[in-house]
This record gives sequence, structure tokens and C-alpha cells, in this order.
Amino acid sequence: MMLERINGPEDIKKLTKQELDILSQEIRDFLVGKISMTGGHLASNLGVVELTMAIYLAFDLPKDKVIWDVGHQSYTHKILSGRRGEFDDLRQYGGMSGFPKRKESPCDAFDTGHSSTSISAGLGLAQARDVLGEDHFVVSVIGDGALTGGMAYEALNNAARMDKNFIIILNDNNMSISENVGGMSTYLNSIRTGEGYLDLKKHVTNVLSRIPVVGEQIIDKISRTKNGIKQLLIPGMLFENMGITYLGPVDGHNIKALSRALREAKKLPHTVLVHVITQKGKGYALAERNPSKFHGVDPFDIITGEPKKKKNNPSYTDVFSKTICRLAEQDKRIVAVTAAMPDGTGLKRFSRLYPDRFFDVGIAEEHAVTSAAGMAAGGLKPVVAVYSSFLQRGFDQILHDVCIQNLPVVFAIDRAGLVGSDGETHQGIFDLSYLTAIPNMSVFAPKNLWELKDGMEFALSYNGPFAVRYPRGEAYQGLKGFRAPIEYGKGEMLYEEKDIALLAVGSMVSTGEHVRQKLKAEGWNCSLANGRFVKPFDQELVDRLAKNHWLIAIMEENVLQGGFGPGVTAYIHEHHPHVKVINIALPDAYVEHGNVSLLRKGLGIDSNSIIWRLKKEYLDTERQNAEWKKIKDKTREMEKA
Ligand SMILES: Cc1ncc(C[n+]2csc(CCOP(=O)(O)OP(=O)(O)O)c2C)c(N)n1
Ligand SMILES: CC(=O)[C@@H](O)[C@H](O)COP(=O)(O)O
Ligand SMILES: [Mg+2]
Repeated sequence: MMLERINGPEDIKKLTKQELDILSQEIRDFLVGKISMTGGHLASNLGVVELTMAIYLAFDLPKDKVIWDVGHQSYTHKILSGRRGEFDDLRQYGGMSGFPKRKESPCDAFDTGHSSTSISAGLGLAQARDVLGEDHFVVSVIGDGALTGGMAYEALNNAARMDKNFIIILNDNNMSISENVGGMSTYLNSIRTGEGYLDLKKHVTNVLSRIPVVGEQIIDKISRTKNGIKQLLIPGMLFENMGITYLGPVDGHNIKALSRALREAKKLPHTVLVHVITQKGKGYALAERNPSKFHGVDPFDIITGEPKKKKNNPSYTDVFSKTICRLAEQDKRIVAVTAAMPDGTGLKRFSRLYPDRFFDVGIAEEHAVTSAAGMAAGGLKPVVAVYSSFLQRGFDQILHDVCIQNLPVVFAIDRAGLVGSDGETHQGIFDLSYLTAIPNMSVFAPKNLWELKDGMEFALSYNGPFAVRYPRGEAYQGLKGFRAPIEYGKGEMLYEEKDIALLAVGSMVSTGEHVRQKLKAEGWNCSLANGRFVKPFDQELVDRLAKNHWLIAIMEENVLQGGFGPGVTAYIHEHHPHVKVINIALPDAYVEHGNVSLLRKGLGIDSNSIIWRLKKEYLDTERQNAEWKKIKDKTREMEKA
């Protein structure tokens, strides 16, 4: 086994050409085998096996710095840097991350997860190197999908000014998660297929041949230079014209060709872009045929490619997907916008039914938001379907372009709350904080499948910015009987008793239901209210809870800072100072990868932890009351004496 000889970044350099070929096959088998058991990003990783090997052959890690854009394709890099043994726990709680992490290895030069950051980060590392007088290479590896993101262009614009070596490798597999979109994609495609080059070559040859006497001689001379006309008529002129040397296109599965290109790139005293053509899913036929399906996978059967665990119940994404299609049927002004996530957000169905009203803008959340604002200003009803963590990118656009003008843009925010195995960069635990901070924004969090439907319908009837946030995974089908019509800014009382009240939003309503059931079984009184609206929250509902309960527990799957809890708590302190409040929310911290129920337990937002906190609060209060009674009795005695 070649793989067994790879235990650190230098080991690959000891292999012969034949051994390298064997190694690439072993890596592919290893990746398919391991990912079929743990789940993870498969197709992108299979596509960059040779590219990663060539990088390790050409550079000295960790001295040289390699930045992987998004980082979902960094598995071969993890293997070659000596982490092969950690793949059994890939993306599991306490195990190895699916993304580069500086804390995991010195070979991980920069943490990634969100798209299009690698050129900025690489440029920064190169600038740090130059200011500090260090001597090493910096390489940013960016995909064609990631190259649709605005940050990549901001960075290219600056990289063009670089007067020391900085290498960008463009890994072009002609795919984002779904088909790649936009003008840059078309441009890369023309280079890939050679059409632009061949047309231009034909055109120039024709022009030259029309020049009397010398024309033919010039053609002859050019053709006899090393690479003929191609040397002069360089593909990638767009980059060249910016001041970035373009090398390529290079076959990304040919280690020799890649090594040659990287050797050339290392010699240049400025920014150079190496355009590498790869095939997403390479080596696993099912992934080659359907790279979107195998982009990110749950554990699957290698022979059939089907997930090991069948999903029977609809996810929130499915519910949103069907609901928006139904609503769009009734209202032709409804349009849908995605930033390169038609599959993940469920908009694929919409794109098939209403192709003229569907806009995939590429990995460009900022542009998605502002273009939706433009659509709303123009009389449409845009729905921006986006993951919670990716919408962080669009904060200023939501504030500046949507909310100041109070435009009716609906944000369908998927993956809100803990997402699990993608970890820190992808947890959707900040949206309540960043959205509720913005004036004019309304924020709604459905408790179950039916409330998402009703909430979407309400959102599209509302004349202003409106966010509906729902979690990853299966839609909750409990509490079916509670379906009071949605009223703006109003929550709903689900069970009204006395003593302890749980006021929960979104996914925490089902947790609240479990907590209540368990407490009831032990003889406690407990009410449960569904906040529904995080902003504006229902003050009357809070007043009603404050009347009959000595303790209110506010529950949300979001960080506490700026979330649902602090506003409600401040209101209770001001208007009902005798009522105790506890906040069940996430801490001021980034949450690592792992199974969601384990994470919830670790973070104290699962039902057992909540019950423990409630009981502790009860005991503390009893103890305080007893202390208080003692003090009062003593004071009375002293007064008598
Ligand atoms: C800001 C942001 N938006 C969306 C995503 C989701 N996402 C992850 S990978 C990916 C496609 C990347 O395509 P490309 O860079 O070409 O890499 P490939 O998967 O083709 O190797 C997308 C849209 C993300 N990671 N970050
Ligand atoms: C790398 C990346 O950002 C996406 O592929 C993401 O992992 C998708 O997450 P879901 O599996 O929740 O759709
Ligand atoms: Mg790609």
C-alpha cells in the first residue's frame, strides 16, 4: 500500500512516477470507502486528487502556505499531510473537521468553509510574508464556482498589483454544487473547450495570410516558435489584461503536466493564475455522472450510491419548496433567488416550474439580496432562499438595500440553528441576532411543518422585509392540532397552567413540549407558549405568562447575544420585576462539528439539560426564599426587642 508510506507532507516526494499513479488510485478508493461510512464532501474531493498531489510535490508544506477555497475539497490534503488515520471520525463530534483548520494541523494555513475567501486570504499571507521578509510560497486554490463570488474579484483586483510571487490555482470542473452560472463560467468554458482560442487562431491566421508577401512568412515564423500561435494568443486574456499571468489550461489529472505548470508559476515575480481542468467525481462512476448528488453525501452504499438511511418524512426544505411553488402559481409576481444553492434550498422544483422567475446568481449572497431589493422596488415579490450562515454575507445589503427602503423581500432562511457536521463555519446560530438588530425587519420562526407553510403564506402577503427561519432536516410534525391563524407579531399559547412557563421559538418549541411532558410526569405545573414572531415579539403573550408564573424560561436555537431572549428578558424585568427569567440559548462561542443531538446536549439546550436548569432554579429560589424568611424573622425579633 502506497498510502501507508504517507505519514507527513514530505513522504509523497519519495515515490516514483508509477508509485504516484498507484497512490492516486488508493486515495480515491480510500475516500469513497471512508465517506461512504461517515458522509462528507465526495465529488469535489475525488476531482482534486492529482492536483493536490502535484501541489505537495511542488511545494514544501507547512513552510509554503496553501489555502483551499471553501475547504470542502481538502481531504486529499489531509491525507498527504498525515491525517489519514483520522478519517473514521471525519465530521463526527470530537473528530476531524471536514474543512481546513489551523488548530488541526500546521499544514492548514487558513480556515475556510464559506466560499470565495481564498484569494484575499492568500494575498494577505503573501503580504505578511513580504513585510516580514520571509521566503515561502503562497498558493490559493479556488474552484470555478467559488470564482462567482464577489470577494474573489475584489481580491483579484488587488492581487494584480502584487510584485512578488503569489499563485492562484483555478480548479475548473465546470460545476458549482449544481451547474455553474454566469459570464465567468461561460468565459472559462470557452477556454476549456478551446473555442475562443481556435476561433481567434483562425481569425488571426486569416488576417495575416491576407498581408501580401510577409503575411505567410509571419505565420510560418509564429508556427515554428515553441508552442506556435498559442504563445501569442493566450487563453485567459481576461486575467492577463488585468496584470495576472495566466498559465493553462492544464489537465488536472496529469501530475506531470501539473508539476510543469507549477514549476513555471513559481518562477514569476508577481501574481500568476494556473487554470487547471478537472472532473468533479473523477474515478467513481456514479459521482462522475451526477456530481451534484455526490457533492455532499450522507453515508451511502458504494454499489448503488443510495443513502444508507432512507428519509421518509419531509424536511423543512421540502415543505418550503412545495409551498413556494404553490404560492407562485397563484401570484405571478413571486420570484425566487438563490446564491448557488438551488438543490440545498429546495428551489430546484421552482426553477423547473417557473424558469423565467428563477434567478441563480452564483455564490453571491450580497448580490442576491440587493438584486432582490431591486426586484421588489420594481414591483415583484422576491423570495431569497438562503442558508442562515451564508446570509451573514448579506448583512449590509439587508440593512442598506432592503430594510431602509422597507421593501417586501422575503428571506427563506434554511439551516437556521445547529447544522451538525459542517461545524463552526456553517452553524446557523447568529441570524436571530443579526436580523433583529435591523429596523423594519420582521422575523418569524415556525414550530412545525404546518406553521412553515402558513408563515410563508403570511410572509408573502406582508408589505415589508420578512424573514422566515427554519432548521436543517426533518420538519417537526408534532403539535399538529395547534394551528391558530398567523397574526402579525402574535405568538400562541399552547398549554396554559401556572408556576413555570416555557416561551420557545422555532425548533425549541418541540423541545419545550418534551420538557413540559417530562415535568408534568413528575407532578410539576408547566405552561408552553410558542413565540412565533421573534421580531416583533408578542408583549401581550409575555404579560399573560408573567401573571401566573414565577419563572419564565425563554428558549431559542441561536446565540443568546442579541437573540430572542435578551429583548424579552429586558421587557419582563421592566414590566414584571417579580418574575424570574432564565435564557436557554447558545453561548457566545463557535460551535464545532458533530451530530446535532450531541451538540445540543453539550450546549445545554436538550430537554434533559433544560429540566436540570429549571429544577436548579427552583431549588435556588426555595433556598433564597428560606434565607429571606430567616432574615425577615430575625429583623422582626430585633424590632420587638
Ligand atoms: C458563502 C457561501 N455560499 C455558499 C456556499 C455553499 N457551497 C459550498 S461549495 C459550493 C460550490 C463550490 O463550487 P466550486 O468552487 O467550483 O468547487 P467544486 O465543488 O466544484 O469543487 C457552494 C455553493 C458556501 N460554502 N459559502
Ligand atoms: C461546503 C458547503 O458549504 C456545502 O456543500 C454545505 O456543506 C452544504 O450543506 P447541506 O448538507 O446542509 O446542504
Ligand atoms: Mg467547481
